Amino acid sequence: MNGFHHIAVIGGGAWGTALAQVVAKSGLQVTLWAREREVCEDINTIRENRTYLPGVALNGAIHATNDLGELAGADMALVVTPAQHTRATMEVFARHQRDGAPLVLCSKGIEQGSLKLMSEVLAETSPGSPIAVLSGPSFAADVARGLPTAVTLACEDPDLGEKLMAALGSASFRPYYAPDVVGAEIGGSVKNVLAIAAGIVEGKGLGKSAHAALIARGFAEMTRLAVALGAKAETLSGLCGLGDLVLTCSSPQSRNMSCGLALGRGERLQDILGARNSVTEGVASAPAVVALARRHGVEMPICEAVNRVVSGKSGVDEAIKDLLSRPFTSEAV
Ligand SMILES: NC(=O)c1ccc[n+]([C@@H]2O[C@H](COP(=O)([O-])OP(=O)(O)OC[C@H]3O[C@@H](n4cnc5c(N)ncnc54)[C@H](O)[C@@H]3O)[C@@H](O)[C@H]2O)c1
Ligand SMILES: O=P(O)(O)OC[C@H](O)CO
Repeated sequence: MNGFHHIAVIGGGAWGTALAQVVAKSGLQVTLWAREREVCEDINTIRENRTYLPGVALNGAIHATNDLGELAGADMALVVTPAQHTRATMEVFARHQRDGAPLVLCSKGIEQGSLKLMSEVLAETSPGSPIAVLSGPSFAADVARGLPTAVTLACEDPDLGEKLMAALGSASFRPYYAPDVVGAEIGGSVKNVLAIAAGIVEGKGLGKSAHAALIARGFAEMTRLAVALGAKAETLSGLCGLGDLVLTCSSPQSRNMSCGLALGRGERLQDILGARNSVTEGVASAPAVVALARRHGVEMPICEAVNRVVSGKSGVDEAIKDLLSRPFTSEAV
């Protein structure tokens, strides 16, 4: 027995809903907090999240609530709020959280302004709670439908990591343990920014060779930043780094890649974002990734270019021209 019976899921978007489905299928009690009343009503009555995960039949054991207080007895909480809303949500949750109950961070992003990783935000809002990170190539719709998926479960304490994997894992949802929380977080945050660039490459018709070059050079950027922050390079070679980078840069099912695709085809960012109710984390994380890289003296030219485009400081064509006119250099990370 791993001691986890009641799991809280904080965030009723596509990913929180998919993870609630995973937990419910394993026979554990799951309470899902969603911000929108209509999402809770839909999940509890028609067993579908029509707002964020339409078309997927949900397990009848998922109980959705609008009240963070209903999560009070949970043995573990999965944190699945968009990165820029995590602090505010978790400050309220902390008033109800069971002492010592671990938090599993499932969001991917860096806080603007403070430049803090989400694990640092959670350490401030829930001091003393053990923190793990679940990250990897995983589209919510695939996971919610039970398609095979593998993710990194990063946690400094290997015993806790093992218990979390036993509680959350199944034949179709396969966590792999890593001790490196920072590496897992940087992988998930930076791949979103790079996926916008990959979408631009596709939208501008720059070809598959450019696409592959972008993934390889983007991976070097991601690894450089992670190592500068104390992570192990090998973590980035895993599911939470390279694995997620390949998925997110290769499929327009990704919100970040599809945002880049539309930018590459000439659409305006505000129109692209205005037409969706889902989160495009790379847009919010780009300025934080770039600022963090500058603080640590790390070169991230692709992320810098994406940041200039999403902040309106340069057009897509100018950003591409700038990148292609950089001096030739060594390939070493
Ligand atoms: N969707 C996926 O396939 C997937 C997979 C892995 C990780 N993630 C990560 O999970 C996190 C959540 O993404 P998602 O896809 O579940 O979201 P989503 O795009 O499906 O839904 C948007 C979410 O944002 C919430 N929201 C909007 N404004 C808010 C506010 N002011 N305060 C609090 N919450 C607010 C909504 O309630 C909703 O839960 C992101 O960090 C994302 O990168 C998503
Ligand atoms: O749709 P995206 O771009 O937010 O990507 C979703 C997941 O992070 C893929 O692993």
